Amino acid sequence: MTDTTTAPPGADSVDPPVKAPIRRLWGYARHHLRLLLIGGALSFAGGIVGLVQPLIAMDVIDTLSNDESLTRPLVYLTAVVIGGGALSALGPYFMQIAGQDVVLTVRRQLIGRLVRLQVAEVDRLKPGDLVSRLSSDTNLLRTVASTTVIGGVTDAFMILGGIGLMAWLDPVLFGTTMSMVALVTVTMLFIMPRIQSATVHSQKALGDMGSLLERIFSAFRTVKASGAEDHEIARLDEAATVARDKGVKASFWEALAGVAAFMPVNIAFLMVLGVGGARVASGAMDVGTLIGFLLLLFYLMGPISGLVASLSQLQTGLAAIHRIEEVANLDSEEPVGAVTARGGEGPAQVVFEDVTFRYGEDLPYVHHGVTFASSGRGLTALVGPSGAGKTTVFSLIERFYPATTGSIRVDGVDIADWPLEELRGLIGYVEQDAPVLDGTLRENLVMAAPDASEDDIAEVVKTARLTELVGKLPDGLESRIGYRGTTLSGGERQRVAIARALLRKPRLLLLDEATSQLDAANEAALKQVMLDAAERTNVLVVAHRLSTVTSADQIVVFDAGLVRAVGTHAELVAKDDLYRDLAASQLLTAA
Ligand SMILES: Nc1ncnc2c1ncn2[C@@H]1O[C@H](COP(=O)(O)OP(=O)(O)OP(=O)(O)O)[C@@H](O)[C@H]1O
Repeated sequence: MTDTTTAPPGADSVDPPVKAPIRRLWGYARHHLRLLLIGGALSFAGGIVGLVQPLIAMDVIDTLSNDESLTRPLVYLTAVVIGGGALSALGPYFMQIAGQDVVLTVRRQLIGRLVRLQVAEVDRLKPGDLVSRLSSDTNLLRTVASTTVIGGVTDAFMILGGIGLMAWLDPVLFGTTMSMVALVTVTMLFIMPRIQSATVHSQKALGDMGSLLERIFSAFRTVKASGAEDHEIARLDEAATVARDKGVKASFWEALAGVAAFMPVNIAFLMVLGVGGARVASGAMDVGTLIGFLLLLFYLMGPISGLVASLSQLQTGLAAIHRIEEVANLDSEEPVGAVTARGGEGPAQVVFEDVTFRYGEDLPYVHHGVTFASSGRGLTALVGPSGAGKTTVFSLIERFYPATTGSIRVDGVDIADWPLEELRGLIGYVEQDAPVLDGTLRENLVMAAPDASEDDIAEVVKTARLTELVGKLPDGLESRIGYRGTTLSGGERQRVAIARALLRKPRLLLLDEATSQLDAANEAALKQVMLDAAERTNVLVVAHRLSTVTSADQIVVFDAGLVRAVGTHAELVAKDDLYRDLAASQLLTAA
């Protein structure tokens, strides 16, 4: 469900860093803990074996100087070199596998979410930004979920061990060092949230750039025909520059974190030297302890900068989780699989009763109390001026949006009470625009009816007048038809969409502007297809061209979100002014 405290994707404001992402990161990583631990253990073993190597080298030298056989130490040395190398390679490899597995887990969850988002959510989102969240943001988790956590924990243990030793060696120098450790801690508390926030902004800028690119490709021909390339390039360039600037800002904080860790340790080094020197001079401490303390401090520099780097990386991961979680918190629908018509048999009845609806709380009402019924087999045409709310009727029947008030019933049951899968399973829907997806013609036809037989496919190809198209395409049904079906004509796209809807053997067929892009011959043929379908099922068609629906069983005239008249063509010409005007303007009858 929507979390109103979370900024929607694409929104300009970004929430301040929150603690929840750490829990989420753990939630993702814990399923892959075994691999992570194996990887960590192998890396650790590699490190230990690396430490043994100098000892064996010493053994080789001793053996040489004692004039003994070199076989044993050389075998050890070879085993240590090969074993150490293998362990050092396998450790990170296993951790990277765990990292990729974490990314896969997150992507699977996100894909499920994205595809099931409610239509209303997608209306206000930018697809390019969502793509960026799925690809780029999830990728940021890879390192964080693998090497960062293990490395950070190892470094933290080493630092704690070193600090314990320092306290044991000399409490005064320990206190001196701790003042600097406190300084590092406070500085990190200040810097780390800024790294996270800067990374969120940087990732958002990447998302914005993706959105702009997606926007261009979704209307590529229009951009070219409008000569808008330069303008669009400038916008993309600006977005790329913003992404660069935001990236630089994140790098600035990361660099500052490195310095802020390094400097206090160096200062601590000098302070220990000063205070320790004075204590040695006063006899309060021996030189050996001072040297041991200094060596310890020197040794800790590595783990400290390692820990700070891990914490910085962790912030980028948390930023990614922040953006991923924003999507996970959007409203989604109940799962709907690839469904075919089920439920009852025969044509489905549809009743609208006093339905009001608006697309958003801040938007005007589109339906002001729509009432009509389409009671089973036959053809019902929805006509009326542009923007009157005809397409919205279909969106409500499909439950893309919930009606604000009133009731919509299918087969006498309120659609809110239908399992979504079953409701959509009985409907065949031909959208107004872009009804074809990238892929082959066959994939497009069977996407709503994956189990359709070859005979069924052949039948709808014939019914939707696609035989000629299939014949001329190089690979017939297996031919790719391009992004949004760009290799097809507008009429061909619509016929493919109609064939797809018919293949589902729907109990209710919704055709939106189904004949608007057809030539006269095909329009007449499809009018016949509609009438044929109406013999078997309930067909609702939104039509601008009245010629295609004059023989409809009933025509519902919409005007400004209300049904103003219902009747046959002849009845409406006789009784309804608006319909008569529409008919007259399309030369069907004298005004
Ligand atoms: N997703 C949406 N978000 C906000 N408003 C929308 C949305 N879809 C449609 N509208 C608005 O709702 C109103 C009715 O739209 P609808 O598409 O139902 O009209 P229509 O009668 O089918 O028009 P046309 O004949 O031009 O297709 C229009 O004013 C439109 O701007």
